Amino acid sequence: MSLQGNSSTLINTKVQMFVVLYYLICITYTTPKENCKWRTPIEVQTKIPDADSLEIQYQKGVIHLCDTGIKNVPNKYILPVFERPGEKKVDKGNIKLPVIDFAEMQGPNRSQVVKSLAKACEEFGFFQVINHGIPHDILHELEDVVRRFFEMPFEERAKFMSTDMRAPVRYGTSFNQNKDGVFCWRDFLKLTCHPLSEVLPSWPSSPVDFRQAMLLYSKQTNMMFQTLMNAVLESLGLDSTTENDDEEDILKQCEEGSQLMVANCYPSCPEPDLTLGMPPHSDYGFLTLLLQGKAEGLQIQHKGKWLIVKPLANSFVVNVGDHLEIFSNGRYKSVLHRVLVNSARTRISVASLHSLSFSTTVRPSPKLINEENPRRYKDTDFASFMEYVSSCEPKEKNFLESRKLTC
Ligand SMILES: O=C(O)CCC(=O)C(=O)O
Ligand SMILES: [Fe+2]
Repeated sequence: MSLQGNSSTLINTKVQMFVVLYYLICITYTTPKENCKWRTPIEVQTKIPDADSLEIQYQKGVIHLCDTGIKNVPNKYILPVFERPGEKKVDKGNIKLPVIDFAEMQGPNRSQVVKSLAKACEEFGFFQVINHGIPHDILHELEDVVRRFFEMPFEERAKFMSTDMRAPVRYGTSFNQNKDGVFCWRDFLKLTCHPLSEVLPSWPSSPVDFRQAMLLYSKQTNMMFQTLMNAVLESLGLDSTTENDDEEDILKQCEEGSQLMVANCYPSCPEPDLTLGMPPHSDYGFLTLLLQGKAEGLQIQHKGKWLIVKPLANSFVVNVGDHLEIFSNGRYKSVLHRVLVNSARTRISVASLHSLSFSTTVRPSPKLINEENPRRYKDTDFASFMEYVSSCEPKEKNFLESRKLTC
């Protein structure tokens, strides 16, 4: 950089001064041994970072960032004031989600449970599932192996980094790191689960028990999804016992459908009020099954307020996705949710997103359309969804909004 007095040099000098100032603040406040409460730092910065090297660092993810010994949230992660969590007092409460007893749903009280399911999907778009029957060992092993995956050195995790949104295995950071202006405080690993025999060899083989644990878990959640979908169809008044009708088809399409597992890691954050683990979004599929462990962080938007979903032991949080909103012609709504981070500990969650296959069109069920309730959504498919998320910064329910018909 030259020191001649034109305006770009002046800007460059200002940038330099800012970087030096930033660096001085970092070294003043950073004691390498006590930065990220989860792990000890592997790398301490020794030279002044310029804007490009900072950008490269952010692309490596937030676990890596914590490992460098930061004590403050860098600007890249600081949300505009009105988007920060906890700005409004009303956003500080908890929500008691409807509880669906999975075992009871398959017993003599099924019709009662199916009614509660309908109410939950209409009024909340979310519910908690208890008595799901997935063995405790499988869940415990899954949580453990996912934690060990995120604890591996950056180079191991980085093998799965890809800018291709369609890659069957993808490690990344933020929401969409290619597009996000402000980054969120999350690293993730996404695993496509279909067709299993084809994708399995590309799943991480380290830690050694990773694949097996993920495989068992994906099979269990897929079975749970099929059973829940059956009940959801019944709750919409679509009886799946009639042969060869649309509902048979949709159940079959679900069986052959897509499943995406997303393991999320939200490291403890020095200034949790300035950023989010995930921005407000809805999920694209029919249903998402979420294992959120013991650490709270998930908030859903309900009646205009952001409310915390308190973790319930041995349960799953399940939510309606955009495709179910479309299929139900708007009777069930995919609800906005976001994730808060905290300064006390790292939070890990695993979401399993289920829908039809990538090539199948999702459209409102013809049986849910009539004169009083005209068709509200255009046909949609994964290709258009992927195109949408690859080409813009996904915000709130923008994709679904783009599928709405103006009737
Ligand atoms: O981590 C959570 O609690 C929510 C994760 C989530 O919303 C997602 O993966 O889509
Ligand atoms: Fe989500």
